[in-house]
Amino acid sequence: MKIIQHVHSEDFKTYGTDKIRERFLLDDLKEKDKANFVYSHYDRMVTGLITPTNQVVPLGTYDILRAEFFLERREMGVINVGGAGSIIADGTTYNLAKLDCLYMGKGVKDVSFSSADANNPAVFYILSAPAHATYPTTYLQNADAFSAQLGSVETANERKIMRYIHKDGIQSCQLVMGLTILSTGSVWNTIPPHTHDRRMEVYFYFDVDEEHRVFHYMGEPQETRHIIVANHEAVLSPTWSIHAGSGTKNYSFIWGMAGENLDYADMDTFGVKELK
Ligand SMILES: O=C[C@H](O)[C@@H](O)CC(=O)C(=O)O
Ligand SMILES: [Zn+2]
Repeated sequence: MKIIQHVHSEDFKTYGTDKIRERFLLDDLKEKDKANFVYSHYDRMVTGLITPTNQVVPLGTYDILRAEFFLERREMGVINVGGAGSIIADGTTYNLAKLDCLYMGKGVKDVSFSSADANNPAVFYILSAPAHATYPTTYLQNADAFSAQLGSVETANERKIMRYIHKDGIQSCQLVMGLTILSTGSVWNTIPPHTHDRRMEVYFYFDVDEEHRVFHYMGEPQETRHIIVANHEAVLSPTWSIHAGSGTKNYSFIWGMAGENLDYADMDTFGVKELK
């Protein structure tokens, strides 16, 4: 499993494109029939992607976890952004259509992932954080998730936000997870942007058309940089960084956090005029 260390906000100011991409962009997650994970030291968040085609892909364990099985001391949230698929967790099968979510609590031992149709494979996006208590494994259909409409056509940021794992949704130790879908013609996410010193965040972009890209903005509000991302790529957002983006076409993304609290609304927002 690849490991990514912390970056200090002062050091970040001297970074060029390559170094920014190396330290924050997760662009090699997608691989057929293989589980790919990246371990970041930001709240020890593990980010992964599993795209099963003809094979069932088991959740293994890794040296860095020093655990007999992946979820021995961890919890995990999974959202499917591809075709229909299934997850078997300790003998129970959960069928996930596109945008459905499964939370697995600390202690779940045997986990495997598969697709219903190899030609339209499931794409399981995974976040996992350390957990010190067990919350029940919970399946949530997209239609049953809390949703809110935000933004406007006028400001090109009309979007639907769906919250799955959070204080008032699926219960967890520290994982918070949901997704945002931009309407046709809207391209801006999370404007005005914010930071939250209490939680790190990961953005995973999906439904980005092949010939399009999203400009993801990061850095301290008065010292921003951008990373250009393609479909199924993720960006780590340290606590000192804003996270926002604009695309050459509308797109969707999964946001996920871990840290001090589970309060989605605990954000320090910055007006557009404050940004540099
Ligand atoms: O802390 C919360 C996250 O940054 C996102 O939920 C914000 C977002 O999806 C949006 O406004 O479009
Ligand atoms: Zn945020």
